[in-house]
Formats: sequence, structure tokens, C-alpha cells
Amino acid sequence: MFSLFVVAAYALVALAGAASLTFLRRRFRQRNLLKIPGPSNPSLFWEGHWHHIFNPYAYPFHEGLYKTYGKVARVYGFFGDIQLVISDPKACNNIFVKDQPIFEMTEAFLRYGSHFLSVPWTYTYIATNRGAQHRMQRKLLNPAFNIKHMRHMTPIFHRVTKQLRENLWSIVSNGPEEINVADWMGRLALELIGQAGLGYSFGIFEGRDDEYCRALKEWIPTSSSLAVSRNMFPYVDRIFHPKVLKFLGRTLPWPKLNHLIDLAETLNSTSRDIHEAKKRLLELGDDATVKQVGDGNDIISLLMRARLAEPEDIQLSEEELVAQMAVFLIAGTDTTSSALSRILQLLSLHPDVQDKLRKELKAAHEDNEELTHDQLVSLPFLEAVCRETLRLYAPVPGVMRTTRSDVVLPLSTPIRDVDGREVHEIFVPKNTNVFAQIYNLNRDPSIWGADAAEWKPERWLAPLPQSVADANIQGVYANTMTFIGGTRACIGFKFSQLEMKVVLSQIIPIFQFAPTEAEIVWRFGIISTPSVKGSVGTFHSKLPMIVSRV
Ligand code: HEM
Repeated sequence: MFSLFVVAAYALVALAGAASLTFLRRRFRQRNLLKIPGPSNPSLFWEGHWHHIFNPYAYPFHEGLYKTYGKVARVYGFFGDIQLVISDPKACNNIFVKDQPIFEMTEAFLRYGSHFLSVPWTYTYIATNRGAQHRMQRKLLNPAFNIKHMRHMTPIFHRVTKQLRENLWSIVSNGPEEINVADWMGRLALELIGQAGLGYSFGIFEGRDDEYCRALKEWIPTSSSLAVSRNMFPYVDRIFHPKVLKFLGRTLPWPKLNHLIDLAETLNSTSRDIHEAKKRLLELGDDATVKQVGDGNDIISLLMRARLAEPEDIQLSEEELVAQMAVFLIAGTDTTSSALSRILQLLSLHPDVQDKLRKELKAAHEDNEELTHDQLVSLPFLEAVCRETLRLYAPVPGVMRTTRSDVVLPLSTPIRDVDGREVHEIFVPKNTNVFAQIYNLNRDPSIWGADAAEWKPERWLAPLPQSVADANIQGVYANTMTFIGGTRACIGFKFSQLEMKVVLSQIIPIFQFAPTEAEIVWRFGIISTPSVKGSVGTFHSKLPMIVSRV
């Protein structure tokens, strides 16, 4: 008994020694970052600023960092780890474009994502693989998101949006009604990506209780509620074999984790079933293919046909294809519904802008009831409303990266270090986490002018200030980092543009949106979501609005 106690004590001392050594080595490596100004560590040996950065009410913290420290601030992560929060445009260009292979997704994100979304327990889908495998998948997936294919998708978007329109029309048949717009936009975005992305209908507007849909809806909140423990993944993942991890995840008395594993399995097994059904149709030939949901024009059908046309070694494996399905749903639903909800809220708060947009859309509808892709992209005010909303209120307010080697990060605007010295570039050692603040970068007054924080769609109807061109922001969309840039830029950004425009073109001409008395608070997260101030049920989006027929 005594000897067991001694062994345990030795083990504890050894563990504490190893942890201290790791801490000291890391502190030595990151010592120059201590010179970057930033807030002091609120909890030295545990979370650091993790909760300040990621809690649902973190917007004021991020705005405060920007106001107090400027475009670069030093913060603390777990166990005293030093991290940077950056909104400097030149630095962000380097993070996303020039030095993208150095600034990769964090291990926590990659490993967590691969365990809880991709059943084979490997990096099989686009958002969590890297290097050559990522480049190869991107190359194979890109054609499914090009303009030519978007044109084929426009009728699918119209068809789904009409179902929403019919539902709303009957709800407000007897006069104005209070409606949770975020909920409807969530359902719509899911059905849009279901039909146009997967050629699958969740039956959302027909009231079907779909297991896939339920799993997907629960995956995001369940996964978000495990956000802090996610940081442990790179460590436990190294110690245990994936099969052991999966077994532990199922059997440990940790209901949320158990549930997440069940959800991932449902998502994957249903994706597999959908894939098998599509495969059978493809084997039956073109006539059968066009009879499915989305007329065979959905992204997965296109990729499956490409598989048949390409030699075996340069195509996505069936497993990779199935893995993309859940990721398209996760990446394409809440982002789009967040953007649409935000646009509708802003239109409700600015009735003059809503009227102007309605006028433009009604005029366009005189030629055609269903606006084509080319008509939609040529409407200047619709474009201005989308751009301004996505600039000022990026649905993904920031992304985390980690350095895979030492690197020097140049700055557009020099900062002063804690000794008062001017700093034009920062040496960032290997394994440093960097949080790129898209939200602050997109509303930088030195780029967009003194009115940068105001929602002004008309700014896009006149030439932009020279400072915008000078900032040389290398994001893929409208001089912003809303969809980031470089090889990891959002693959679905044109898809989401088109979705939004189709939806607005169909609902704004016939419905009026007005605010209610409720105070709306937009929660910070991987994706920004609306809630009513003081409401419980943190993860469910709420955006009540008064909707009436025009
Ligand atoms: C307004 C809507 C959207 C916004 C604001 C948005 C934003 C973003 C951002 C910021 C990223 C980079 C994330 C990171 O690297 O950490 C990203 C990646 C991605 N997005 Fe989107 N997205 C939107 C809609 C969509 C849609 C509709 C789809 C699918 C149809 C989609 C699919 C993806 C995929 C697959 C990635 C990973 C790309 C890669 O790693 O190569 N997104 N998105």
C-alpha cells in the first residue's frame, strides 16, 4: 500500500516537472511576444482569455482590444500560452494568402473536426485536411462552385424559396404577424443546401420529421457546448488510438460527448445512404438522374459524374465524397441563414432602404417572375445591400490559425511595443495561435473612412475611397475578409451570394419586415447568431420581426 503511494507521488512529481518544463520552454520560445501590448492574464494556469475571446457575448471584448491596443494585441490561451489577435490587413494577407501553409488550422480544430464529423477518423473532408490533400480536394471541388454551375442552380434556389414564400404568405394572411425570422431563414438555408448541394430534401416545408435534419441541427449546439474541451483533443488524440478514443467517447459518463458521437454517426450513415441512392440512379442513366431532387444539378451529383469521367487516381474517393456532404451542410447552413437574418433585420431598421430595394426588385420582375442568375448579379442596389451587410457584419467574425514554423508577420500599420519601440513586423514562433479578427478588419476606419461602422449600402454605388485600394486586402470578396482569401477561402461564397439574392428577390417585393420591441443581441461564435436580450436557450437563434404583406 505504502509503495503504491510512493509510486503515485513520484508519478505526480514527474508529471508536474514535465508540465513545468513544457511551460518554461514555451515561454522562452514566445518571449518576444511578451513585448506586444495586450491585457494581463486573467487566469494564469488555465483558460487565459479563451472565454473572453469565444463566449457568446465576446463582441465588446474584441472591439475593446481593437480600441485599446489597435490592430495587434497579445492575449493568453490555455496554460499561459501566448496568442495574437490581429486585424492588420497586411498581416491578414500573409496569414491567409502568402504564408497560408505556415498559418494552418489549429490541431484542436483539425483533430476534433475529423473525429466528430468524419467517421473514418482521418482527415477526409475539405475543411479539415491540409497540404497536398487539401489542394487536390479543392481542385476537384472547384468546378461544382463555378459560375456555369451556379446558373444551373438558380432554378433550385427559386423552387425552394417559393415554398418559404407560400408558408409566410399563409401565416400573414389575416394581417401582420410576429415571426421568428432567424428560425425561418435557418430552415430555408438548410433546405437550399440540401437540395442544391446534396440533391436531398429535408422536407422542411412539408413538416417532415427528418433524422438527418435533427442530427444536423443538434450537431452545431452540441459541438459548441464542448468548445473548451476541444482544446484537449490534440493531447488525448496523441495518446490513444482512434478506436480507443471512440470507445471512451461512447462509454465515459459524459452525455454531451456520447451524444455528439451518435450525431456524427447519424450524419455519416445518412450521407452514405443518400450517396448510395444517387449512385443507383446514376447507374440507371441520365433520365433517372434528372428525376431526383434538384434535377441532378446538385453539387454531389456533379462530383459523382466527374468521378466517372476522370481516371481513378485523380478523383475524390467515395469516402471523401461522402465526407464532404456533412461539411457542406455544416458550413453552408448557419452562415447563410446568419447573413440573411442580418440583412432582413437591417432592412427592418432602415425602411427607406427596404423600399428602395423593393423598387429595384419589382422593376426587375416586370421582365421575368424568376430572376435569372445574370439578372440577379446585375442589380446594383441588391449587390450593395449584400456587400455592405457582409462587410459590416461578417457572419464568421474571426478564425484561428496556428503557425507550423517560425515566421515573420509584416504589419501595414506599425505598433509600439511595451518599451515604446516602433514595430513594423513581428517574429511569430512555431506553434503560436493567431486569431484573425475579420469583424474588426472589415470595419477599420483607416480603410473605410470615419463612417466605417455605419451600415450604408450606398457606399458601394460610388467609387470607394483610395484607402480601400491602398489596403490591398486579398480576400475573395469585395475588399473584405468575410470569406477570407487564399487557398482556404470559402469555396461556397458564390453559392451563398446567389442564394441570398434569390431569397431577397422573392420575398422583399411581397413582404414588409418591421422590428419588434425586443432588443436583439448578436452572439459571437464560429458563426454569429441573433438572440433576444435576456432569453434563455443560448444556442437557438431568435429574431422576432413583424411581417406583413406589402
Ligand atoms: C454568408 C455565407 C458564408 C460565409 C460568411 C462563409 C465564410 C467562410 C469562411 C470565413 C471560411 C474560412 C474558414 C476557415 O478557414 O477557418 C469558409 C470556409 C468554407 N466554406 Fe464558407 N461561408 C459561407 C457560405 C458557405 C456555403 C453556402 C458553403 C457550401 C455550399 C460553404 C462552404 C465552405 C467550405 C467547404 C469551407 C472550407 C474551405 C476549405 O477549407 O478549403 N460556405 N467559409
